Amino acid sequence: MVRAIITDIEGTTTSLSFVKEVLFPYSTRHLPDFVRSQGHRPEVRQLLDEARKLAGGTVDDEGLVGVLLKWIETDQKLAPLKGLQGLLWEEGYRQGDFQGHVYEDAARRLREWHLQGLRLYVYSSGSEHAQRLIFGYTPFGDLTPLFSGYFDTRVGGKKEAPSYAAIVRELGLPADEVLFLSDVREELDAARASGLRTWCLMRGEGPAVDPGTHPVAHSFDDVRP
Ligand SMILES: CSCCC(=O)C(=O)COP(=O)(O)O
Ligand SMILES: [Mg+2]
Repeated sequence: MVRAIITDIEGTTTSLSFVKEVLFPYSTRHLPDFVRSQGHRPEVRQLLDEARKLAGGTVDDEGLVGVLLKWIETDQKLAPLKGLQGLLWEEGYRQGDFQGHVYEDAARRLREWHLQGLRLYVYSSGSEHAQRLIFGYTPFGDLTPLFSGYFDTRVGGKKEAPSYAAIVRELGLPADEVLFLSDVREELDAARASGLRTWCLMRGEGPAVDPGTHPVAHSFDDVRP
C-alpha cells in the first residue's frame, strides 16, 4: 500500500519548456546584476563561495559569473547554481513576471491524493527554495500546503540509489510504501534499486524516453498509487 508519493518537477509536474524557456533565460538575464547587487547577503555569498570551490577556487566574482552562465547554458545540476537560481527567481515570481507552470492534471491529482491522506513530497534538482516557489505561485493557487517536505540534491544526486534510501529513512516509511514519479529512466531505476515503487511520466514533450519496465503514465490521471 502506498502511503507517500515523491514527485520530480521538470517533465513530471511541470513542462520542460517552462524550465528551459522561462526560468533558465530569466536566470541568465538577471544573474550578473544579482551577483553584483546581492553578493553581500550572507546566503548569496555562501552559495558563491561554494560555486567558486567547484570552479577551481581562483576566479573573482566577475569570472565566476561567466562560469555560472556556462553552467546554466549546459544545464548543470549543481547545488550552488540551483541555490542562486532559486533566490533570483523569487523576484520574478513576486513581481508577477511569470507563474510556476504545473500541469492541470498534476495540480488536481495532488489535491485529491492529499485529501485521501497520502503524504506528498518533492525531489528535484531545483533547490528546495525554488521548489516552494514553483508550487507557491501557480495559476491554481498556492499548492505548497499539499506537501509534507521537499528534497533537493543536497540529499544526493537523483540518479543515485542511496539518495532515495536517505529520503525514505527521513520519511520513516518502508521503501515499498513510497512511490516516486519522474520522467527520467535513470532516476526511476535508482529509486527502484532502493525499493521504491515507480511510475514514468511520458508527457510527449522533448525526446521520447525509454521507460524500461517502469509503468508509464501520460498524465497524473494514469497514475494508480
Ligand atoms: C525547482 S524548479 C527549477 C527546475 C530546475 O532548476 C531543475 O533543474 C529541474 O530539475 P528536475 O530534477 O525537477 O527535473
Ligand atoms: Mg524531471
